[in-house]
Amino acid sequence: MSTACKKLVNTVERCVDECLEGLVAVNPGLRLVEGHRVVVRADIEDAIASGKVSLISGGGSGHEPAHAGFVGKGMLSGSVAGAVFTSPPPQSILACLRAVAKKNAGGTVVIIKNYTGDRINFGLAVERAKHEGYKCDMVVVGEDCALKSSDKTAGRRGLCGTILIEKICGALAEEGRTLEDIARIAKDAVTKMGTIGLSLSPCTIPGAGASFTLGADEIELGLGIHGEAGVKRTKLVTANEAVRMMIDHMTDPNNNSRLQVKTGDKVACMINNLGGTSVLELNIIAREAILLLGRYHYVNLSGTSVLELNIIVREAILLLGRYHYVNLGGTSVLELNIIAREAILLLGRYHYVNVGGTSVLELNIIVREAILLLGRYHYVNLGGTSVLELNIIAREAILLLESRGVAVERVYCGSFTTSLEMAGVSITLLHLDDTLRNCLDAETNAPGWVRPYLPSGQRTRTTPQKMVTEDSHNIAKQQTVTDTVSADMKQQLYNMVKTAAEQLIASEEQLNGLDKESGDGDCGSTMARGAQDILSELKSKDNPLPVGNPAELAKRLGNIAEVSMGGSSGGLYSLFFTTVAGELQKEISPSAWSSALAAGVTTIRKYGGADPGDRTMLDALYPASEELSSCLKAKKSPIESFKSAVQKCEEGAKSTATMKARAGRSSYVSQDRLKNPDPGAMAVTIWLSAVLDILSK
Ligand SMILES: Nc1ncnc2c1ncn2[C@@H]1O[C@H](COP(=O)(O)OP(=O)(O)O)[C@@H](O)[C@H]1O
Ligand SMILES: O=C[C@H](O)COP(=O)(O)O
Ligand SMILES: [Mg+2]
Ligand SMILES: [Mn+2]
Repeated sequence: MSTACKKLVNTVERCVDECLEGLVAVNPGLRLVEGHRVVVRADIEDAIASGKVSLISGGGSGHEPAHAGFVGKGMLSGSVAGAVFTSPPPQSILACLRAVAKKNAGGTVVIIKNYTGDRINFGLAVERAKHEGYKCDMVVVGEDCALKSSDKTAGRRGLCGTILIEKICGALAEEGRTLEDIARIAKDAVTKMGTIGLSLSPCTIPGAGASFTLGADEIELGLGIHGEAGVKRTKLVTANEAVRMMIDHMTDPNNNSRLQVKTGDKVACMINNLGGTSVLELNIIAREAILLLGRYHYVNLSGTSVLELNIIVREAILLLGRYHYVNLGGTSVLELNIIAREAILLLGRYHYVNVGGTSVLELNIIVREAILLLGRYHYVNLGGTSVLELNIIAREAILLLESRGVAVERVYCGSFTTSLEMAGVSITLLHLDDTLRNCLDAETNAPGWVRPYLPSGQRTRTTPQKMVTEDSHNIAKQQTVTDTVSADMKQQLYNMVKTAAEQLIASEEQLNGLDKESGDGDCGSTMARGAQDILSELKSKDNPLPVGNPAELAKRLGNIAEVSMGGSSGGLYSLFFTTVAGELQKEISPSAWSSALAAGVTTIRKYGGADPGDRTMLDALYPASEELSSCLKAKKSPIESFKSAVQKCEEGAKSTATMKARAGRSSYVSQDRLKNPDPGAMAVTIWLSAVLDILSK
């Protein structure tokens, strides 16, 4: 493991699997579906039998506790995880849908964040599920307030607000509401929500370096949760100024993705740790946000200076914060405002005349209570170690202790005593007897106590069980495929597939580097993952890729893209090869290859919504396809035509360096920061040139 990426994992390939195994080991209310990165409620059979609507969510990993950590009664029925920052493959999403739905009458709501990869992969799975007779609807969350301009982009990104939607849908499902009701309320809630991020440091994908660099005294506003660039960099400011910057940006009338907030509005405010913020800072940010938002509620009382007013407002809000929560909405705005006024007057009077009726001691206690009370509802409590690593450590500790014959009866995993944002862990062991065990199991309201999720009535941790479903064993069916091409061409196709895959594997770092600038840094790994599987299936003894039958070959390549890649590339290549396969069934001739390529390009445009010129892989594929077709029409030789097409492909890919991005992740990055070509377009030149190399031999 490179030192550029200092993390507590075993291997990059297995880190997500081991994280999920750790999560399930610590939480007996969860089950892993064997063969997939799918987590479901342990009591899923009962939940299905109840006929209530089931809920699933998912996406790339690296956002823990999202989403597997929100599986449980009252929230999700199941979750699907992809590789880090990479949307999961449709096959796993389908496995999750089948595991939580079993065609129950209620149906399933699928909640996703608005990313191209997730839209395509979850979209494909939902379409398949509908064909199979499942009832489902998809809620796409896009609530990012970062982007000010109205230029064409991939749409607002889904961020932490997704967890609020999961909670809302979970409560509605538990109440027995219908799929239609839940989807409608959730879609409406998405429009009433906004999120803005602020970062002090980059994140690091396991196995790769930092996603971007930020000066020691710099902060970045409006970044994404995959290390995507934000909208503005500034010098480090105070917590107070930072919160003002965030909320001002979020509510700015000139911001096209703003959330309007006005006096009298009631809001829930979620302060989310992006992973390495200390709890000390988190509480300060919570306080600042409450104070700032509270200002919207109160008007100046004549004769009071702004300074005094701010002090009073702060005290009143802290005090009232408690009433808000105790009253739980039963108090009208009118009454609340009267109470606010009374409290301000009361507190203000003490301040001005210095009577000291409320002691500093009491005030501090109230402040503390208010923060604790608010904190309990709002915080995602993380430390400087990612939750991904924490779960892996939990799994390792359990495995090791159990291998030594120690019964691990209770496991707690979370942030309990931090060292600010230090990346690191400690392990504590306590010998248990009945008294101590009962004490640990006793209920507490303390916000810091992270309790494993146990289904009602269950008191003990059981060895994690994996659930085997019919989707657990996805063995490609062996078929006898008849060759439709000559032995020479068969050998040539074998060489093409092999060289293209090898070249993609060799370019992993280069493509990841390009994707760090314009996206989330995983394009090379996603392509390499697919290429590895292509190589192993090419050389497989039992069921090798049918290189003698181009249509069947394209079908299998599409299947590999679907099963093992994930991300936008996985979904788009799977659609591409599936279309190509259909076209190649008709005939095998230079013009048939050319029409197949053109049809594949059309499918990418149809499902991805991008056009040539939008700075995507299409800017390499489309000119290549056009050139191939026009050269063949002009009666150039197939080899010359292909050479010319590859040249156009390379020129097209290079030209993306100066293009404005209007699709995919790069559409969020400001143009002055996009200096290199698009990774997806470069990937196309790599495999297409490899094909040309073999063809020219
Ligand atoms: N809507 C789209 N249509 C065509 N290609 C797209 C689209 N969105 C993204 N891409 C391509 O996908 C590449 C990124 O691939 P990948 O890293 O797998 O995606 P992500 O991590 O954003 O899911 C981009 O460089 C771009 O070429
Ligand atoms: O975490 C990542 C998202 O869930 C999916 O992103 P993607 O478009 O990169 O696959
Ligand atoms: Mg990705
Ligand atoms: Mn990417």
